[in-house]
Amino acid sequence: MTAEQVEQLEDTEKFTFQTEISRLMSLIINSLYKTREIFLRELISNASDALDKIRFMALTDSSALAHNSKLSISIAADPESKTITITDTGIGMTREQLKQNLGTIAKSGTSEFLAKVEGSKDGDVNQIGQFGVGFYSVFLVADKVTVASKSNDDEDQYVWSSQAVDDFVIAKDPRGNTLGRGTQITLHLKEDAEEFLNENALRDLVTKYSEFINFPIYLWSSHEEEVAKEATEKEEDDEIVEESLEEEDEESTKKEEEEVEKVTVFDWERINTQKPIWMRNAKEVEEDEYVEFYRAIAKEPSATPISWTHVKGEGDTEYRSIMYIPPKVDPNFFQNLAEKAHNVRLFVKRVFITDEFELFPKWLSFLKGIVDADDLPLNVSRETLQQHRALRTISKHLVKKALDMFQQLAKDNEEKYGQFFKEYGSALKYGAIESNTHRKKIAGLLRFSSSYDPTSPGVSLDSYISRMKGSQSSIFYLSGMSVEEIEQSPFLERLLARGYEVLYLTEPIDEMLIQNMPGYNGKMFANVAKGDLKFGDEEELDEQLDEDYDELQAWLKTTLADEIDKVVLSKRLTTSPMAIVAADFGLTGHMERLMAAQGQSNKDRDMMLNFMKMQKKTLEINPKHPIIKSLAGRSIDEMDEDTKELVLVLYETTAIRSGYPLADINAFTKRVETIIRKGVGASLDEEVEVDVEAAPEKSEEEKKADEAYLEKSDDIIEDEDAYLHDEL
Ligand SMILES: Nc1ncnc2c1ncn2[C@@H]1O[C@H](COP(=O)(O)OP(=O)(O)OP(=O)(O)O)[C@@H](O)[C@H]1O
Repeated sequence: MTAEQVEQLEDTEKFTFQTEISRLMSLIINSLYKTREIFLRELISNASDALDKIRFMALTDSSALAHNSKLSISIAADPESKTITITDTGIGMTREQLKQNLGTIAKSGTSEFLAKVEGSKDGDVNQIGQFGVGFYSVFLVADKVTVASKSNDDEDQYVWSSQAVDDFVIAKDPRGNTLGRGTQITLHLKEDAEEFLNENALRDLVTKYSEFINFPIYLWSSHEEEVAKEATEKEEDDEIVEESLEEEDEESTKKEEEEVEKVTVFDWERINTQKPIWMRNAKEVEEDEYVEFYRAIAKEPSATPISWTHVKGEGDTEYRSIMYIPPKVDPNFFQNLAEKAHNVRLFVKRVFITDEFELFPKWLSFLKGIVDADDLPLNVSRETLQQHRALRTISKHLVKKALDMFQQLAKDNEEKYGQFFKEYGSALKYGAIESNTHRKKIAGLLRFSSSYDPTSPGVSLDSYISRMKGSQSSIFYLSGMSVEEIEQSPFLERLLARGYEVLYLTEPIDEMLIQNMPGYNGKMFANVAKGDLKFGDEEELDEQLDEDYDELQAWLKTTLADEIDKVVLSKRLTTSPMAIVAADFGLTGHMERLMAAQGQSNKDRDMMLNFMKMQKKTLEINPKHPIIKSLAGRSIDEMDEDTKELVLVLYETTAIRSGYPLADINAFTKRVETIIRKGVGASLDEEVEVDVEAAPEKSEEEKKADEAYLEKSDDIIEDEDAYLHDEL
């Protein structure tokens, strides 16, 4: 039926497309996107989803298949009417569902998809399926589309039709219930899309898009058959034979040939015959096939997964699974952790059950793939599924398999592993925090930047340990906002000068990671910005030196009493005069900044934070630095107000370099200004002469113009109020 015919029907009702859908349709209709064939992929995928739904329903409701027990998809092209028709015996749609699903309720992905396509140069429509608006891709090739559908929940079959971007119509199908159950979509092809009527081209496309569909797909196709000639033609032949009896011998073979003729016969041809890829032996599946399968299930048509694992679980629980590492982490991975991921499809004995379940712990929920379990009952309800013993066993097994896959990747292909870690490193760290069972294995998979190789985050804890110095018992690390910032830190000076390696932790999650993972393979982590740093081969500071600095240490302690509670001679510094070190239970400068950036207040956290902030810091001074030497050379009497001011400035700049926010920026800038005044010989107490003209008052005209404007905007606000009331 065409849209015009549907429009003429008596009970036809017209609806306007939801605005965003209308925009989407005009965008698709006018798109210059070349790979228009994807409409077929979307329609086959929708048909397969509809079949999955009715098959799932039939597991618990035996009457679900009463009107049509066949579960299949059939596709036919008709060159005469220039149409392609796709029919499925799936769940179908009621009149209301036709109205809502195909036009009035925009999916949440619609605007996202619009923005993506409108914003890109070539308007890549290919990803349409990811946004839940795949149906509308029909408008790439068709200008009129009719959908007939029959659901078990509606007595009648209805027909939906549209030939414009603004509206569509729905009517009771005058042909009656021709489908039994399911949906039939007829595309009236645009003139420039008639290439899709070509049978061979269509067969190639259907083959391409039906490979991973678990229902039979049939194509209405022609083949040549030899049949006996029609009676009339045969009689004529007989006459000829009679007339030329003498030629009988030589003609006899020809006669036999002529009695049959080749005719074109149409029939349904089954296109997809392969068993599901996960049921095949992994050795027999080609790499390309795995990639294509990923593209089909993830609806990412041109993506290539980083790696995959094909598992056959035997023994207690029999199942098959293929799990993929997607090429890119979902940018909202951490924000969406509270929600179900929908990344894994669960089948029970080849029947699709659901993708709304949790197979993996949150930190692994980025994996995409399928599981087909033999030991779950087919009629398992979605509610009890999660608690099922077999599913829990599969889940445990697959977590191990996933970790094996990561380990193998790290071993076989460093570059790919780097790509994987860049995308999923934070997720793994989260795993090391969350999972007591797998912490050690995950820790082995982590990679960091370090002073050994600051440019790439490729240092594993094992490789760090292999480079540790004699008697070094700790894994040294320092956190900061970036490698560049960390590299400037005074805390590194002595360690690096002595050849120790320091891990550079730049991600916010790193601090939490170390708190939850105090050591690795018997080596503890040591924050080089905190506490009393132990190298393992302590250089004893000479006692005399200690005595020489006693007085200065005491004076500094009193002068800076609000900030610090200890002054020690540093083992960390070589070139800087001093550094501020957090107490073991205190906050490093980096942590203070991180906590401040977290915003949202939380009572328990705030109490803990305050406790940590209140832990006073230690000031380390470098006995070899000229400034410290000179200060130590003075007697207490020589420590006048000027010296105190200078030491305060020195302390404040040290705080900045040690990563702490300044407590009083104004006081700091004032001190610096005083030093500069002294340096350039300016008076210390001369104030700046303020000599400026006051801004002019408003003229009478300007006042009037402003009043007029204000009155006008009051009217607008009143109008809007009235409008809002109307709306309500
Ligand atoms: N053949 C069909 N049988 C039953 N319902 C269908 C069929 N095709 C589409 N629908 C309904 O129309 C809705 C919209 O389809 P559309 O293709 O735009 O989005 P989707 O199927 O949800 O997502 P995707 O774009 O990923 O396929 C579907 O969610 C489904 O409810």
